[in-house]
Amino acid sequence: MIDILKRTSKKERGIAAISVVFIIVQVWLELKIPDYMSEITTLLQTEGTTTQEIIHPGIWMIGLSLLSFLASIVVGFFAAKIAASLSTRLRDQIYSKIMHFSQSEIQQFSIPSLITRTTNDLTQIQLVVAMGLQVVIKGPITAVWAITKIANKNWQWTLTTAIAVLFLLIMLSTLLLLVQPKFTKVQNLTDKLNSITRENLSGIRVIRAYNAENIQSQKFEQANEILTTVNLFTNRMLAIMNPGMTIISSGLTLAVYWIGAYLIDAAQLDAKLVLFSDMVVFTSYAMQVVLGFMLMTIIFLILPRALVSAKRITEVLETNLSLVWPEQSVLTEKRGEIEFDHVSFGYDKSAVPVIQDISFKAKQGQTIAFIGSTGSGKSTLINLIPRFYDATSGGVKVDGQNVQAYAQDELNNRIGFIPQKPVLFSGTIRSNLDFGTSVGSPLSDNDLKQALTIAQAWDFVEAKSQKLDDPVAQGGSNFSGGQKQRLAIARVIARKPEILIFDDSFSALDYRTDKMLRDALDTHLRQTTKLIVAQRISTIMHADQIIVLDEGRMVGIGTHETLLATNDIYQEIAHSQLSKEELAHGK
Ligand SMILES: Nc1ncnc2c1ncn2[C@@H]1O[C@H](COP(=O)(O)OP(=O)(O)OP(=O)(O)O)[C@@H](O)[C@H]1O
Repeated sequence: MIDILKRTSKKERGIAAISVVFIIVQVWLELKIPDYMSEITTLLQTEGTTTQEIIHPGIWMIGLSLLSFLASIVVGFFAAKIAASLSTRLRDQIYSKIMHFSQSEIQQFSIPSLITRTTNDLTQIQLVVAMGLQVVIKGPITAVWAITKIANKNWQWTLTTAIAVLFLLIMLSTLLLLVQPKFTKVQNLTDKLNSITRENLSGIRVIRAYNAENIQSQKFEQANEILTTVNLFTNRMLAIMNPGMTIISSGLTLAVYWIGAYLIDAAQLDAKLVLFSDMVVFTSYAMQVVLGFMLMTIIFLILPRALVSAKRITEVLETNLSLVWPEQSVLTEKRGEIEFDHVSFGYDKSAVPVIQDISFKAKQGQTIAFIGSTGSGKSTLINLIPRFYDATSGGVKVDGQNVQAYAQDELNNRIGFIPQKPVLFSGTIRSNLDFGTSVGSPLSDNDLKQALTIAQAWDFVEAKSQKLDDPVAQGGSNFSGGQKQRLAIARVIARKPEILIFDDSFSALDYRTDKMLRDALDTHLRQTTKLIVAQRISTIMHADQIIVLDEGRMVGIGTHETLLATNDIYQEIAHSQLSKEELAHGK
């Protein structure tokens, strides 16, 4: 929590300091009121008192109450302002931190948890700052000040108040001990519920197709029930608090009056009136003491939850980024070269590496293909080029320079990466193609049309009523799988990178479109180096070099003909897909 409070600005701390002044004024006003009450009580008991004489302290009482009310409004306003501006800034900081996260950090936290941390956890912080300022500061000031007011009065009454405070503390600390551990649970359970909801929503079609609604609903209901049980427990416990406090404060008033009755009965006649007036005032102050302790303990009820949230937010903000990008690149000539020099990588550093000791070189304009069974490490290998992850050992070089020496935008401008699953954003075809910034941005209609033509996407874009300005729904849901892939390919081609990396990006294309696209790439992007991961032999058989991967190791490298003659694994894949004639003549 301290880490979070350290993130408050000077202005916010200034406003907090002014709020403290207003709180002190508020408490002073509240503690001043019983003095006038005492005056009125004495006046009422004094014979010959005129109404005019009583109205005077009465007006003071109303005036002080109004002023105290105004002061509390000002404090509430300031507290809300600090809480809102702090949480807005924290939200910005979390968002920009997450934007710098690499895949491994995102995987470490999980997306649902990152969303909960940016929303729900932040709301807890906002709440504790808004309430905390009022109760944390007002509580002790009220309690201590009210105690000084009653300290020298009657010892029996003071003892009664002390016993009431003791009961109050016992009740609140018992509740706290029971409730606090549950708060940590609530946040983790919220993460879990978000994760299940997200999984169910994104997989809804599969769930329906497999008639798995009941099983998935059960998972949701189970998580929901556990969360509800924990929430119910904490809320029930907290529900005891209010009546408990009322019993204690009413009990205290009753006890003070009861003791007072005996004391007044035993006192001399002239002392009776003073005692009675003292008793009325004492009750008011005793209530303030109880109120002070109550305020102090309220913070302990909202603090545990906020502490858990603060920890979860700080975890995100203080995560060391596994990928650090230099500000400036050491610029090298753009040659479209890629070199893997004894590269190994493992997602889990302690486990066996997922790819091991890979070395190869791709020269400008060459097409290098990767093939191998599923899970052999093809995607992992090419993910190291745009630095989605860093190699555990060995070096990945682009144009003779280690990828770690490039500034992020420079490396991104040299490399065009098309992921396995195309990602489109809501907007138009144009906004999806002229996306982000590249060397040539903003891209002209001609650039876009050329890219769409190479990607075999112009036909269906031209058929749209608004052509380039036709809308794209969220996630590109108004396009087919193959159309999405082609739009994603066009987007990369439009950036004119020197290296193109296709991670199984032709998988949703029919054989004919696949071939036309490859031909167009060969004709129009002769100088561009192409790295292609594919499952189909026909997609890669014309590559300059084909790299065969098996369990993360490079078990073959060469042309289609060489590998077909010499490499067992390649032969196996090839024969499982194409007939002898097709293999001999190419497709
Ligand atoms: N994010 C990840 N965290 C941990 N392990 C991973 C991760 N991604 C992949 N792996 C593991 O790394 C290995 C290689 O996976 P990779 O996706 O690179 O294979 P692939 O050859 O591209 O497979 P496919 O052809 O099915 O896409 C697999 O054993 C997989 O379980």
